[in-house]
Amino acid sequence: MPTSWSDSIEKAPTGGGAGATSHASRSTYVPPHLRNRPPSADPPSASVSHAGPALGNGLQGYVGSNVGGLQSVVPKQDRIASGGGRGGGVWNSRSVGWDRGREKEANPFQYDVDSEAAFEAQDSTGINFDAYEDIPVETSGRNVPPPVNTFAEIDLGEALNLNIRRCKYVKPTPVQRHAIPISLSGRDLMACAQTGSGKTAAFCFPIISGIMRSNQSAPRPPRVPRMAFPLALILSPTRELSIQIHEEARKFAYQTGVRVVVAYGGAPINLQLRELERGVDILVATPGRLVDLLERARVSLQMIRYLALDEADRMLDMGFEPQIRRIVQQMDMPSPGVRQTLLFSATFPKEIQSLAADFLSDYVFLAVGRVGSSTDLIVQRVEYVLETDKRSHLMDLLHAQRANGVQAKQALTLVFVETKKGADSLEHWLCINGFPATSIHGDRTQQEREYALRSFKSGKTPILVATDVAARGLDIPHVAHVVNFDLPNDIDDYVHRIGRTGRAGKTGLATAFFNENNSSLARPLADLMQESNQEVPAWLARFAARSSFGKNRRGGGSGGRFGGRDFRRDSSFNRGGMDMYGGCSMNNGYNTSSGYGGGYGPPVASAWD
Ligand SMILES: Nc1ncnc2c1ncn2[C@@H]1O[C@H](COP(=O)(O)OP(=O)(O)OP(=O)(O)O)[C@@H](O)[C@H]1O
Repeated sequence: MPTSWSDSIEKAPTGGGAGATSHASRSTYVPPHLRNRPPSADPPSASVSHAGPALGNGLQGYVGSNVGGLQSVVPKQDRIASGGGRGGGVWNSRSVGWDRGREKEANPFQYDVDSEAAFEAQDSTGINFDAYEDIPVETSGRNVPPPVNTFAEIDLGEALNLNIRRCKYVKPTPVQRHAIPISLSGRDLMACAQTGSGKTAAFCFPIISGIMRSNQSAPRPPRVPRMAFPLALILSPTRELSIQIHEEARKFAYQTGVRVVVAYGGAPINLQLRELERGVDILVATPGRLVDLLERARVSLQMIRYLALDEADRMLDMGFEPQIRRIVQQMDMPSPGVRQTLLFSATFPKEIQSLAADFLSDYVFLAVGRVGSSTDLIVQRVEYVLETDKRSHLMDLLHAQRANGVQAKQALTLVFVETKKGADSLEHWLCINGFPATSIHGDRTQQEREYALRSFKSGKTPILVATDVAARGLDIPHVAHVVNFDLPNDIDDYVHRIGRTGRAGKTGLATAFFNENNSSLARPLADLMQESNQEVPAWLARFAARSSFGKNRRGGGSGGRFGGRDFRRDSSFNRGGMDMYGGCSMNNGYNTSSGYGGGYGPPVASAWD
């Protein structure tokens, strides 16, 4: 198993700082398309230490260290002679990106087997992507490239195809079927698809494939010592999500010659600087840490060809927008049209779409399912629970769940609360009542956060109490139940929270505790449940009718989410009419009314009208 975060810090060489040993032996840079040689072509290195496990490709000698929870690989020999990369390197085709003579790439697939085994007995559903087959898809924009049905139809490159097979991805999910050809054609993209439907691969595959294909005619990075020049930047709102995207991207990029590095706050910057100095093609980062690296002149964005924003609506809302504008518009990043920009989320309120247009050029809008809807793989329940009764109600749920669990095991349960203090206190209360719980929120140190997540994932503490820091993007297999102990104020936050279960074609359960304090959410919640084919309790429908009297559903906390789809098709925006964008196409006949819009007072427009 990987060593711990603190272990890696302890073991890390001190004093030298980033790159202190790297100059003398920094290797030369080689374009990624030349890096992906068959293993047999790589001469074995005399200096390799064969400490690590034997890998499928015959490569050995890796030392896995867990930097901030990620299984970052620090090749043993690299501590003696640093493998270089793009940072200050010289263009030369003799070497490779993962300079195979010196620096070996660890097998990112090796830990999957262990973690899966622990849950095998509990997992009865398996991956069932057929569940997504009937999902309606809308695309709009000029000349939208057609979707594909299989990975074989897309020329992603042999090494990447092999990794897709290693990931056991048999066929692309709907968002992948559409988004990958669009991205491969070079178009900018704003993509909205349900939680757990495979958006990470949808933006990673084209980026990795594009970098693999790049040839020597591509512009060379300037020679600036100790400065990294990534070709792709993937930004995400939370540290844990960046770590996860990095882990995923490393699997997809294994043995492609494309090097992926992560940088996020709360973890020692020196270790991240050292990784960057070894060379970086794809940088996965949180905005704050990236700004720090840019200010220290350790990263330049001038070579960026791909910019991806995961959870793009969150990245462009009030909290992050200034930082994103700074990174994208005020540093040295190529402008829209020169770089390719990919925006992904499960929710895309109209006003955020409008903001996002500043970052895009002639983009395709893709919606898989209704914008901001949740998948009907998640069974949603809402229960009326007074504030004072919430704890005992939760206890009842957990007892029942334990009784029904396999071998009396507690199923993984994620409990969302509103405040950090509330998270600490509920965790404590659960523990003293015999329920192994941990918590994750912004007041915990990064080490504590990562430890909590690992402990939850492994089933050691099968209850995780969380604030919204865990609401978006986290792909934790086997989460059976999400409890909204405190409901959020915004329906989009609810969509992301419940999306931590019912992922990758599996089913899940989401229970919400509702009371008078949540009245403003009644209508959007009832609407969302109805459109996801969930049973709406009569009392909630009454709340919804009361709270929305005189308003249409767009007035809810979602900030216009239900106005969804491509905001360019809104008459107020689209002065030139539909032709400006070349029209739109809709699949699966989803423009039928399907009962949506009835039931809670004044008729409302479907997102697809
Ligand atoms: N084609 C595929 N076949 C099988 N599994 C897949 C495929 N694509 C993705 N997955 C798996 O589905 C799960 C969910 O994917 P991912 O985390 O990318 O979802 P997402 O759409 O980004 O969700 P969220 O909106 O919550 O961020 C992951 O475990 C991923 O490995």
